[in-house]
Amino acid sequence: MPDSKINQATIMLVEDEPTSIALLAEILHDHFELVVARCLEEAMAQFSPQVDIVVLDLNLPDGSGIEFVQWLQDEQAIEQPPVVVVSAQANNDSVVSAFEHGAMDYVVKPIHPVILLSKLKTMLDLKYKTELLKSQAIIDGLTGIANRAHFEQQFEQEFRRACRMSHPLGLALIDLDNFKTINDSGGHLKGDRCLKALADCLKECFCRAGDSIYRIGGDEFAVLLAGARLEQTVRAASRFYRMLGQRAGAAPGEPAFTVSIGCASLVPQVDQPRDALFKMADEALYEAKEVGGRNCVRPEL
Ligand SMILES: Nc1nc2c(ncn2[C@@H]2O[C@H](COP(=O)(O)OP(=O)(O)OP(=O)(O)O)[C@@H](O)[C@H]2O)c(=O)[nH]1
Repeated sequence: MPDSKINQATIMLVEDEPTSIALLAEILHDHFELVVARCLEEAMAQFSPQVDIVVLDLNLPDGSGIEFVQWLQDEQAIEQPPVVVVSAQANNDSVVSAFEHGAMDYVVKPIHPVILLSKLKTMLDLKYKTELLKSQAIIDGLTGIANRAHFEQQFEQEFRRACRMSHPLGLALIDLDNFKTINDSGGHLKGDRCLKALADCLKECFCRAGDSIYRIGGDEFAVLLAGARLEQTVRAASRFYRMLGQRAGAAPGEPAFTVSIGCASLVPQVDQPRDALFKMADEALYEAKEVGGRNCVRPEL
């Protein structure tokens, strides 16, 4: 991994003791972007997905650093950054507990600057390589949007988040109409162009922070809309449907096609089967295909 990427990394230092902050800042600030939090509350407030690694003291004024590791696991789930504990406590219980709770490394004070820096750089290198592999595993090669495996991961994460917050979660399932005929009459390349055009339109239409788009099957796409009630989900899907209608086939060489869309939304309950929302959207899609005569959005508002 190039040094330039590693040198642009952001390290969050969670430490309350002024001498330790000064020492660690001196070691780290020449090499990384540094964010300093002096207690658990500050760490939770300042944390963002830009943080690449957390360097964490265990004894904080408002609790144990372990609580922050647990919070990261609950809140950030899959995207949790590596945590390096830096502590004066070298007893077995502290070390074992830190690793059991998800810390990646444990450095005992007094700190050896070269060892700490080398550990952080190695960890960043591993993190970036893992991210690259992960992104290759979750992206659909043809359209460049997330694939079904990623949809399943994200669905679970959004479902749990919506449960905790008692927020609605919207889902729109989008299926190309008569795609088999398009393939059979125009060939697979034409079919592929339709899929890419559909994905490009999805990217443009669903760019709000809580929206995410996926290709979940051959000619089937899904949009997750965090926080959207049914009405908002149907409205967003209808906006996309109109946008696609204006685009598909409009430019020379652009294949013409239509889609059917099934929408659903619910406020998830902890004990609810995970596929409840998917089933509802799938039933609405079935209705759009079979009852609505394709080329429509269901349910109607
Ligand atoms: N070109 C292309 N075709 C694909 C791809 N993946 C799946 N398909 C084709 O997509 C077609 C899906 O056909 P069906 O499931 O019958 O759907 P449909 O013809 O759209 O019928 P309705 O959904 O009822 O409108 C099949 O012919 C698959 O071979 C792909 O990556 N590229």
